[in-house]
Amino acid sequence: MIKLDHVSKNFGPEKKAVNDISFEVHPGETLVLLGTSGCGKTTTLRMINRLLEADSGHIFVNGKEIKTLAPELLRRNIGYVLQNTGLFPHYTVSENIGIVPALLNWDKTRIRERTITLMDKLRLPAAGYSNVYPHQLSGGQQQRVGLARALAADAPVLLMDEPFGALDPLTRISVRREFKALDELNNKTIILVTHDVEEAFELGNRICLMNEGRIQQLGAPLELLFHPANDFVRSFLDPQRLQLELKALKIKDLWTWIPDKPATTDNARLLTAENSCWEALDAITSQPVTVMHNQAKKIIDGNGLMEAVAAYKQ
Ligand SMILES: Nc1ncnc2c1ncn2[C@@H]1O[C@H](COP(=O)(O)OP(=O)(O)OP(=O)(O)O)[C@@H](O)[C@H]1O
Repeated sequence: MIKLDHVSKNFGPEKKAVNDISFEVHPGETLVLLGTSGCGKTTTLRMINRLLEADSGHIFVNGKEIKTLAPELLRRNIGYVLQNTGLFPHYTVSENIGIVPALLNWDKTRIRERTITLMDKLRLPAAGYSNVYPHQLSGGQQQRVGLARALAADAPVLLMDEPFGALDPLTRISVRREFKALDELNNKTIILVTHDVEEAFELGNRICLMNEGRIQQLGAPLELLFHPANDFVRSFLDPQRLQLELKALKIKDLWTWIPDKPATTDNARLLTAENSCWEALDAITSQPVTVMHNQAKKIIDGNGLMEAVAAYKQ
């Protein structure tokens, strides 16, 4: 769906902001670009919708080299969400959301219906918020409008640059949770930029960890955690390692090592093997949980789960 082939970008003679990077993003996948400030994440993202031109290399969207497409045509297939939302202050919420469909000449009724649908899905009911201006909204609400605007024309590709970056930590967690649950995003191909490791692990199918314009490792969360490509990757994840491991490991990953405890009548809470260890520990609190996997049933308590994590890591 999106392919970068030996792409570089230089802003001055000294060092390359993006230095010979290649990756592919598969249809329906969420790829997170993660890394420290200045490592080239935003530059990479902005080259994909041609807000910046690559100095060398090739970028393909849907099989077409983007250099051969008019930028306006390219951007019709690409929604873009920015950290500071980029909402037009003198447009109402519904006008902001309807901008791209209007550019695409949708008729007024269709734009109105689409806007109302998205506002409902993003918990900004049109009756209360349609005619409100961005400055009358909280940061979290503005961010939802920014997301609705990027989704309005139903583009198959979504580029998101620190979409939750301007929010306080609590709002950030709740908006992120809503984002994950949004059915509008189900089949979209998403590239999301963040410097927040936890966010990357929560939202990414795969993570592309960058440093100084180069890719250090691109892989699934478990690969980065348990098979780091180099010392940079290892030390980048170290501060939050245990939490990340518990969130990335699913019960099914540990199934072999989870001891089988005898069932008691109290083991009522049922989880699936798709639940993470973190979710399981959260659910276990005072009593074990029951998990079904491949037609087998296990009763899991906190000690058993942590023993299985330790065994998996050996
Ligand atoms: N328009 C520009 N002119 C000159 N240098 C730039 C420009 N945009 C980015 N850079 C430089 O290119 C490098 C990569 O910047 P980029 O914004 O892509 O990093 P980033 O990983 O997104 O960082 P952040 O998380 O802080 O936004 C940095 O050294 C930055 O200073």
